[in-house]
Amino acid sequence: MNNFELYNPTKLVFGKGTVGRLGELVKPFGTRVLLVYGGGSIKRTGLYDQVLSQLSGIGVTVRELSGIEPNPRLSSVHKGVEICRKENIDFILPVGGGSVIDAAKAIAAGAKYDGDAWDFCTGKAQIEDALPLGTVLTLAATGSEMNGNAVISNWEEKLKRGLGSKLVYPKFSILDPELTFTVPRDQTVNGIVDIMSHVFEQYFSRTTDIPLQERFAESVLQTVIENGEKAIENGSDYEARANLLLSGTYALNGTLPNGVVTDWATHGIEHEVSAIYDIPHGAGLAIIFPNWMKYVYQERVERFVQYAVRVWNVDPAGKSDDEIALAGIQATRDYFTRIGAPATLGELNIGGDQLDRMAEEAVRYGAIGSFKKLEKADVKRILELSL
Ligand SMILES: NC(=O)c1ccc[n+]([C@@H]2O[C@H](COP(=O)([O-])OP(=O)(O)OC[C@H]3O[C@@H](n4cnc5c(N)ncnc54)[C@H](O)[C@@H]3O)[C@@H](O)[C@H]2O)c1
Repeated sequence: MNNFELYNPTKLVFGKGTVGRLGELVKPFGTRVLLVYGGGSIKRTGLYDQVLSQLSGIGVTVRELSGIEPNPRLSSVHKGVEICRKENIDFILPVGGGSVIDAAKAIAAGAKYDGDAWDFCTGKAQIEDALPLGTVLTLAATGSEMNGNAVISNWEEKLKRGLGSKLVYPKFSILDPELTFTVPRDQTVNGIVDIMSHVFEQYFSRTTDIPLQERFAESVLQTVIENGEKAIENGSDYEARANLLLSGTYALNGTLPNGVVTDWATHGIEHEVSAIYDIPHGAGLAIIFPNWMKYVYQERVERFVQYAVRVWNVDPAGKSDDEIALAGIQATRDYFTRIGAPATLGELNIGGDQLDRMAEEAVRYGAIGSFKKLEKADVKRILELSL
C-alpha cells in the first residue's frame, strides 16, 4: 500500500425528509444565497418550493441561476460568477445532479478570482479562494456531493475539462433518496454506469496488497449491480434508491483510492467524446469501459480474474485465467445492455470522423492511465472498438 492522505470535510446529511434541515445547515454560512438549478425538474417535483420555504425561514436573500445544462457549460459558470459579484453572494446552493453541483463549484471559485474560471480547468491558475457551497443532491451518479472536483464544458472550443480543489468541497450535502424517485429510467441507467465506472478507475490498479480497498470497491460494485436493477424496475423503491445514492457518494468521495495508484484513462477518453457530441457521460462510459477492459486486461490478468469471480460470480472451474477475465468483462457488458445502456457509439449516431482529434486531445499532456499507459494510437484503437 502506498502512503496517502485522506481529507473530506463534507457533512453528509442522509435520509428521508432531510431537506427539512436545509435552513439550519445554510444559516452558519451566509445571508445572500445563490440558488443554482437545472432545467426545472425541481419545480415539477415541488422541491423548489421546499427549498425556498427553508431559505425564507432563516431570512436570507435569494438570487437564482437556472438552466444549468447536463454537461454544464462555461457560459453558465460565467453567468453565475457575474451574479455573485453583482449581488454580493456569500453562499452557493446547487440543487440537482452532478452538473448543477459542478457548475456551482466553478462559480464558487470563479467568484473569488480576477480572471476566467476556465483557467482552473486548463491549469493556468490554481484555486486559492472560493465561496462556500452546500448541496441538495437529486441524482445518484457523480459523487460531486462529497468531493472537490468539477467538470466543465467549453462549448465554443469543444473541450471538457476538470478542476479540483480542497476549497470547493461542499460544506454539507443533503441526500434524500426520495428526491431521486423522479429520476427517469435513462438517467438512472447513466448514473449506475457512472458509479460503476468510478469504481473501475480505482479498482483496476497495479497496486498490490490492498485487500481492504479491493473489498470496499467490490462491495460498492455489488451494491450498485443489485440495487440498480431494482431502482430501474421500481423508481420509488426507497431502499434501492437509498443504496444507490450512498454507493454513488462512496464511489468517489476519497474512500476507494487510499494508497492506490488509480487509472482514469477511460474518463479521459469519454470526456473527449462528450465534449464534441454532448452525450450523457454515463452513456459514453457504458460504451467505452468494456472495450478498455478488453484492451488492457492482459497487463494484470489476476486483477480481472478476481473481478470476474468476486463481483460477477464467474465459476473459475476448468477455465484459463484469460477465459475467466473475459467472462467478467462480458458480464459487465451484458449488465449494461440488460439495464438499457448503449454498447456502441453508432447507437448514438457517432461515426469515426473525429477519432483522431479525440485521441490526440485525450493525450495532450502525455500518455493517460496507469494500469496500461495509453498513447494516442491506443486511445484511437479503443475508440475504434467502440464504434
Ligand atoms: N464532480 C465529479 O466528481 C464528477 C464525476 C463524474 C462526472 N461528473 C460530471 O457530472 C455531469 C453529469 O452529472 P449527473 O450524472 O449527476 O447528471 P446531470 O446533473 O447532468 O443530470 C442529468 C439529467 O437528470 C435530470 N435530473 C436530475 N435530478 C433529477 C430528478 N430528481 N428527477 C428528474 N430529473 C432529474 C437533470 O435535470 C438532467 O437533465 C457530467 O458533466 C460529468 O462529466 C462530475
